[in-house]
Amino acid sequence: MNQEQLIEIRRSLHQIPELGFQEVKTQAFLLEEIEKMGRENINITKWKTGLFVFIKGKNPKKTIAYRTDIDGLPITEETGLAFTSEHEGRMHACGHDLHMTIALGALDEISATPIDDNVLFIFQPAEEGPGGAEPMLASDTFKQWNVDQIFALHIAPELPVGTVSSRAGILFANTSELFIDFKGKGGHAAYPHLTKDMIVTASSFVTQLQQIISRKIDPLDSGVVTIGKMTAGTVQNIIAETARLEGTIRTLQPETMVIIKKELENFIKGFEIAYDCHIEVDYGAMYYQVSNDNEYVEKFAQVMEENNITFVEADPAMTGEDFGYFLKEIPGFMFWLGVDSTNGLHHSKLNPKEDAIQIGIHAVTAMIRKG
Ligand SMILES: CC(=O)N[C@@H](CCC[C@H](N)C(=O)O)C(=O)O
Repeated sequence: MNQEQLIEIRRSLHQIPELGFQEVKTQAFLLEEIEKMGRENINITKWKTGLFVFIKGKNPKKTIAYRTDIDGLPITEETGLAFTSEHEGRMHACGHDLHMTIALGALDEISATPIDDNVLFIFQPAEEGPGGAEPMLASDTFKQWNVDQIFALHIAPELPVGTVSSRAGILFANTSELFIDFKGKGGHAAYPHLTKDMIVTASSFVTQLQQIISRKIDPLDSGVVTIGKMTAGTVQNIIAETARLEGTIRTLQPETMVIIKKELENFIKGFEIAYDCHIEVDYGAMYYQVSNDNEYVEKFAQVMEENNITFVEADPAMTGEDFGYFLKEIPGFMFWLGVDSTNGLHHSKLNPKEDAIQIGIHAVTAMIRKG
């Protein structure tokens, strides 16, 4: 595939972002592109809205897997680009359109000139939630290939094009979604003493919640609690009977996640008494940390040097990735790919440089060929 074709693919994918396990158009588009490659050695198996694409090696001794995620986010795009999202309120704001294009480009190259070993390309749904990696990994379809090693990439807006980055050990955090529902007693805005105001309760909860991080977690450890969405009330002169907070918890150690949740539940008990209300918590999807295998990262750094791609040592990040579930079972690693965007991940104006696509394909195919 040449640069022009790759850009066309990326832009087409950018226009059709779909949420986790709804990637119907995306799957159809990917199938069409793989079909166009016209290679007999490509074996496709659908898995929900994702795909497994297997290429048999010439003299296989092992199976190498490469994974891309395929879902978009519930964000309204504000890039003003000519190829802006056609799906209202949905955007590829985490770079999965680039991830998929790179996977297609690498698939095209590897299927054109297969290596000795088997290669499995994984097009995984629902990375942003509720999580496609764990059920994909557990599926009988996946198990049949006995994958020996696995890797994946993620775009890095803050890194220049031509640079990749990774580290041995923890790259991404443990995550847990967080949904908290408050139920009190609504009423007339003029009679607060006759009500249990859930806007006041939830607001107070949001600000005090941060004390779990500042006062309950060892300052030398790391944790994040973010509330990204708050909904409550019906109209300006009615006291809200219910409120809902939606957020996420991030930790570098799995044990810290347990502490935060225990403290959160203590907080909830206290708030129920202090504000005379009922509070329910639901942790939604949880992702296991992305922990890279030392040897693969070392090999990757070396392969990048041989291919004139700049490798820089990464710091751990509090982002989450359900790719961590694959790495829990199979040795491998994840790396950042520089795409040089002023606006970062999950921003409505994220605009990765498309030149990074070729670098990504080069890095992935070089690593696959190295074995
Ligand atoms: C790379 C990236 O941005 N990943 C997401 C993963 C989301 C996990 C889950 N929905 C949560 O919010 O906990 C991230 O937000 O880090």
